[in-house]
Amino acid sequence: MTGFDFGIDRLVIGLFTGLTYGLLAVGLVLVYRSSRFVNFAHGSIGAFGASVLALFVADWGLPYWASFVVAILIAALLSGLVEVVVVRRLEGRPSLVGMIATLGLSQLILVMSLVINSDGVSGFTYPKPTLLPTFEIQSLPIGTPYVAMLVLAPVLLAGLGWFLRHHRMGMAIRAAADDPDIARLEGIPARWMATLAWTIAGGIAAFSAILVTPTTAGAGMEGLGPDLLLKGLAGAVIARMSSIPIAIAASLGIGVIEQLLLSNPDTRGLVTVVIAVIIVVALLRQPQLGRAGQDKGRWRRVVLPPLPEAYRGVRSIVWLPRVSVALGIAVAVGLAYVVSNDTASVLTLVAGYTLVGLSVGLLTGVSGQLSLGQFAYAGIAAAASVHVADSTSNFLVGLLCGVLSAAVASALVGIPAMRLKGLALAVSTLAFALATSTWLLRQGVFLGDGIAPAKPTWWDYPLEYAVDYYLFALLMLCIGVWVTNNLRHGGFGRMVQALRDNEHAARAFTVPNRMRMLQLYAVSGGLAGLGGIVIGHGQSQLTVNSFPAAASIDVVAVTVVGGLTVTLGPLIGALIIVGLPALVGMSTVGQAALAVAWLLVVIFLPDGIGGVLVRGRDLLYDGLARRHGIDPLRERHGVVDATGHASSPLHERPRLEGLVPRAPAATHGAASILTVDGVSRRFGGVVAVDHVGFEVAPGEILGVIGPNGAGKTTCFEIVAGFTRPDRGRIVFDGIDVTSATPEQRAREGLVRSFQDAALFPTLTVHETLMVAQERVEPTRLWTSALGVRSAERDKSAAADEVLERMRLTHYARHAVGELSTGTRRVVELACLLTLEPRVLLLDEPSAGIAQSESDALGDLLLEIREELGTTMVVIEHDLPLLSRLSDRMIAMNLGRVIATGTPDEVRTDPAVVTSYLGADQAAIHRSGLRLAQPDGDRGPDPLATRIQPVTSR
Ligand SMILES: Nc1ncnc2c1ncn2[C@@H]1O[C@H](COP(=O)(O)OP(=O)(O)OP(=O)(O)O)[C@@H](O)[C@H]1O
Repeated sequence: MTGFDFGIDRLVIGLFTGLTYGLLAVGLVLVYRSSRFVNFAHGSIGAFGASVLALFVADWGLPYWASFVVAILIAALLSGLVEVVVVRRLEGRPSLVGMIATLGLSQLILVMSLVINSDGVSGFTYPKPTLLPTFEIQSLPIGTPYVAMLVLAPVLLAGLGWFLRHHRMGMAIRAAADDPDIARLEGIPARWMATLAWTIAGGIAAFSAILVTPTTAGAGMEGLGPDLLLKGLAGAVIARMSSIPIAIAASLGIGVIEQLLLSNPDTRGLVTVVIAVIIVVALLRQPQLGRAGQDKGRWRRVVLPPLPEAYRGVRSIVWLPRVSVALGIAVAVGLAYVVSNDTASVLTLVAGYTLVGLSVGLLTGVSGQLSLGQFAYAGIAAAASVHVADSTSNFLVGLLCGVLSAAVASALVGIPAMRLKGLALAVSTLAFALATSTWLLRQGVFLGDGIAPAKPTWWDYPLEYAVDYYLFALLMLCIGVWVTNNLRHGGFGRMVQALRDNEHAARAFTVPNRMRMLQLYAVSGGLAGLGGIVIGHGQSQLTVNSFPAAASIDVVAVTVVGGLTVTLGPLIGALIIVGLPALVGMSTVGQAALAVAWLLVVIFLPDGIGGVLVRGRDLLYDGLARRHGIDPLRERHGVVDATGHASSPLHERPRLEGLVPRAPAATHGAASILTVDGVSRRFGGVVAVDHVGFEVAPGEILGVIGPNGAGKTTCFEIVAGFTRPDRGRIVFDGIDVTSATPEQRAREGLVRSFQDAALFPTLTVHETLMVAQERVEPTRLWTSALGVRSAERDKSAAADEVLERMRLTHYARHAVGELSTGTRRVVELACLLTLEPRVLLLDEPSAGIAQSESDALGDLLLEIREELGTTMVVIEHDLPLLSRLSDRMIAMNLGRVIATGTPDEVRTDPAVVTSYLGADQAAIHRSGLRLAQPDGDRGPDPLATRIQPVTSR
């Protein structure tokens, strides 16, 4: 191969670096499997171990190998301690919070390392392993650190592999990582196994750092920089965050590929790009990884619920926020006239970070997805803006092009991650951030070796001085905050939050998930781009160093510390994390204090500092309201008196007439409005649905029964479009909809409910009803961004009306997650009616509700058919209820339709009875049940009660 110079010396270096990446990958995998997040403190823990060794050997003169073992043990203990003291406290919170905590920890541990290794022993002065031979390969000296790594690392990894596979404790670690609940049932202390996994990972990190530090010429102790992190993650992702041997093999390959690329001057800069491509390809080949990384932690509400209506009558509550905003802006503008240019530069940087942080707040706060690459978009926007402003001599055109280019880049990067979510977006955006800063921005069309940005002008007055430019930054910040606030509190934010809470339910409500995600990526990219433009044009020389990949990680911390749930959170975070150290100059102690404060905020203040301020504001408003005779508890939570509405809304006879237009009968003249034609679906070896076919006539109610696992829900999933059939067709009102998405089907009027009726736990009932109106009036991004309120007002009024008619008004301000199952089911029904369905697919509508409610539910469903003409297919285990509802019934077992006919015919069908009881005739006999006799003597109806599936033993 021309240009590549690859000899045995490069191979040795490749294997050495590959082994270090492999050790890193193993540490990341161990922690990820136990705690489900990427540990950013992994590198710092290694650096800490390396500092301890430097202290023992260089300062105290202790023997190398004894110190080696003890230093590794100390780092391992520190890592275990981190799990016990920090990680455990975050249980049940989104895994993102764990990552952020380890970012703070990383800073703290690094500061501790610097204190221990106060002489700064590193690079070639760092102690090397003793008692080992050295030699040369093709004039490359192979020192003792290389020998130790190449000899000891395989031994360590083989030992670890044996331990995890064959030792009781190792097996317990794996069992606890796979499923902590099952492990606990088997008597394994799952929590302590996680601690053990962290401890081992910490030891591995120290082992690697101690042997790598003497080979890195002059490099200081550093934590897990994004570059090294990415290389470790590449191996870990290829190994699906689970297989240790694959992680090592992949890392060795990456080490060798890296050396190969470095050996050719033409490809030297492409290392990160190649690794980024490897990562994205690896991710796309394993969508289950993305899903595994999806956050199961408890989400918090994205925006605090709007102020109660009654508060709007209190003048001080109406004026206070307006006055505060005006005062805040006045002070910020006033600063320009009193601060020095240096301070103004820092404030500009704070504004830039805040804008990038707003994009994180939108992406991570509202949609729950972590991006570690927002500064890449900032860099792209700054470069585009500077070039376009230069060539057109128009700053505004440059600015708009910059924002647009960042929006496009962000949407493009989001596309592959869209299917995967969870860890996938974090990893691919980190890869993109590094590829951008090490290669893309270095290209001549972007920043090359550096460009001089033009300054904006204000009526011909160029904003050259930092104090003047700061005013421009402030203006951009105000625009960014305004738009973000509109998006978060308007229809767009509500929809994205619904997608985050429950994507399937949102899609069943016609929310097009992909299009909305794409819009979200674009908007957040655009905001980050605006931040980049503010930072970029503020500098005299713009280089790639202006947008380091590490800043993308810092800005996440900025946003979390400030508060993900508060629009202005990033401003608070940026003032503390970016502004404060730059303005007052931080000593080591100061940095440590800041890192500790950061950790404390992440652990103890789930809504960040902004959340505390908002709670303070709410207390103040409540106090003001009380002085006007308003009861805050009642207004905020809709608490009613004992005689009020404690009973189920089902008992209060909802009013349906004229609620929505009556569903037309089949518009294509067909006798059936829904045809399921020979549909089959298998999952691995299980045939869930096997050649199922049935028809539903307009206005009919078709009941579906069958024991657990019969394939009823899978059949519904196929009809509603959530699962693709392997074979067969779905025809809705004469049109083949087999390849239509769930949201397209719902838009046509084929609407489903879910067995758990989970809806959107963090939205209020009123907001949920507004999401359901997406079918009739889809939210537009632009009107939402510009805060146009007319559509929102209409939706709100319509939601109020539906709530009133369904007797749900008293729950309007309750979060859906707080409701009883029965009430949640009524809310779900209210939403489904809002969608104006023609065919309703109801999956166990009576599950989890009391018997008395179940009767009322039956009345309601019949009334819906009566008043609105809705066709229904109902899966139900409550046979009396279903018999009352259904015109016809089908029974399923083992994926097949085994009986069809009137309710009476089906529930006395011998095959149906046997399917519920198992095929054991003796069991049927023993149970005293009798099947329908030819002479009509039915005996006690075997299925006349709520069916509890019986397993034959
Ligand atoms: N996504 C999936 N992956 C693997 N197997 C699945 C999947 N979905 C369903 N199955 C299997 O298909 C079979 C049918 O399940 P399904 O949920 O459709 O039954 P059901 O009749 O709705 O049962 P239930 O009354 O308990 O809801 C079961 O054996 C189930 O384990």
